[in-house]
Amino acid sequence: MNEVSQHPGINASENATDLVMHLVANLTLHPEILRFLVVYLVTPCVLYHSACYLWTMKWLATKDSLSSLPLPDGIMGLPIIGETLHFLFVGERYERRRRKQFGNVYKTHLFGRPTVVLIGEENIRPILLGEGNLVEAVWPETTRRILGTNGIVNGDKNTHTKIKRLALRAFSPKFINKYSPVMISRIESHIKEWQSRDSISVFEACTQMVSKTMMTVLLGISPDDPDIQRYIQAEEDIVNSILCLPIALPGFSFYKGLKAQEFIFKKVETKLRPRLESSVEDDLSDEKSGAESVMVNILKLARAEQKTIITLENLQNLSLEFIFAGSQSLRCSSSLLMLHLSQRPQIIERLRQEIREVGLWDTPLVNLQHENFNKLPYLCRVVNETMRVTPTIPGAIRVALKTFQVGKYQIPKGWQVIYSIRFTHEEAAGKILHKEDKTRFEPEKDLHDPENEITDNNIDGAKSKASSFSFVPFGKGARMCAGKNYGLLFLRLFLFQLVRSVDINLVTKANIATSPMMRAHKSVKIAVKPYNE
Ligand code: HEM
Repeated sequence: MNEVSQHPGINASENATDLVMHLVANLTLHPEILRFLVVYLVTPCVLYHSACYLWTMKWLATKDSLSSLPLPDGIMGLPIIGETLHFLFVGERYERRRRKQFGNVYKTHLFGRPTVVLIGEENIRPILLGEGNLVEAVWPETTRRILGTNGIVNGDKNTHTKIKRLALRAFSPKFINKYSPVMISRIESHIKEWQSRDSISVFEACTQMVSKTMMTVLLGISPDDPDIQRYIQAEEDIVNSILCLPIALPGFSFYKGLKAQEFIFKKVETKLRPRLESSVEDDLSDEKSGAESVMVNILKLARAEQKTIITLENLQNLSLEFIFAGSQSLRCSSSLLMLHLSQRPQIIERLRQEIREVGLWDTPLVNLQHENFNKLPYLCRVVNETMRVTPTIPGAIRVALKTFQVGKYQIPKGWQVIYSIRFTHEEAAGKILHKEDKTRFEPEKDLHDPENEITDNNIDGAKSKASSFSFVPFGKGARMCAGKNYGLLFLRLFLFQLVRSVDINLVTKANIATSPMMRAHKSVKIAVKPYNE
């Protein structure tokens, strides 16, 4: 089919012209009524559809003429804003509709750029393996201003490689057990506190648990710090300011984000400047190496490599990225884990049975290491299943560095590419995943993928090349989640302690918010009561 004739804007403007002709030819209306109709109805209609037509033509003209392949089917939406408002406000339903209309590769216009959305293992593979060659991660200007350009997310290629490598090492299996005592004590104290209430608002409760843990593990800030709620609010403000209008005036999200950034940067500086200014010898001779915050470990790892120079700005940017990318993802995933389990007592029973069978039931949480989870495959699968059915981050954005082919289509240089995690999981499962249908949560399935284990990950994504792309809650390749090991360990420890100590029951509807991230809706409440064997 010809691309121009497919566009509804074009069809609609032809229809509008037909309508005018028809009215003029067949109706004898009072001239005043006719004038009214032409001025207030027909003219705006024709102008609107002409604008949509020109907008579509503008983007069709950016097709790479050196490639014989067509652009994907799709709708470019309204002039200037494209389909951004649909994407932000209609969210998942909008994406589902477009997928039904146009399939697993379709074009649209989002966040100021012509965009191709990709779904399915085969279509997303070239994107995840093509970082720096076919595509690069580019974030909106607001994100660059808030997170800075000297860390993993917005740094140039060299900065990304340098800082990401250090971050991956600081979360490697060798280091990760050093953070678990803090995770464990936060998890235990929160689960204990939840039992004293009739019910908890699950997302709010998980926010407190995850954020307080994160502040201590990442930055060494005590959960009893009088400013702790300010940190949590700062996290919220940063997350809300990432994709917003760049208006730096009081009351606007972007302004709040800048203030939150200032607050966190100052704290990081207070914590890390003495370390940066201490001599390398002092630092490396520190016996407590590894028992410290992630940021201090990253600084030490850089110094140990001698030729790697890391600045305060790198560390400040990285802290914010961990807060933005890590804290929010983990709050959402923890809330979804609780939500799924609160409706499935039989899964809780099976988890208990597994823990008893391997002799870990009476093991104090404090003695638990990440290696213990090798003996608990069902528990690990429940965590995986939560991320498969309800992936917290529904997709990620890239920009094409050159024109390339996906399926039978071309993706022109400069176009934005979104790979969908949510719909890739759904495609692999062959069904709608997160509806409140109890049969959809199937931890019995083995999603075993070595990359979704607590392992060393290298920055070039070499391992990814051989692995599957049908289960990608953490992404894959060079841009794979830097905190994957932290995320997995936290969720496993949380689940372990939850089923050992309490019964959980849903007391409201099981609503799931899907945009911009998937999480238990703020209205969801769960009753947490002591488990009596
Ligand atoms: C269950 C929890 C988590 C999930 C589901 C998750 C998922 C993801 C996904 C899908 C990406 C984007 C990959 C892409 O662009 O292709 C990502 C990136 C990232 N995540 Fe996570 N994440 C989680 C936890 C964490 C934690 C705890 C941290 C840090 C402590 C973290 C730090 C990061 C960073 C820094 C990036 C950017 C990586 C890059 O651009 O190279 N994440 N994560």
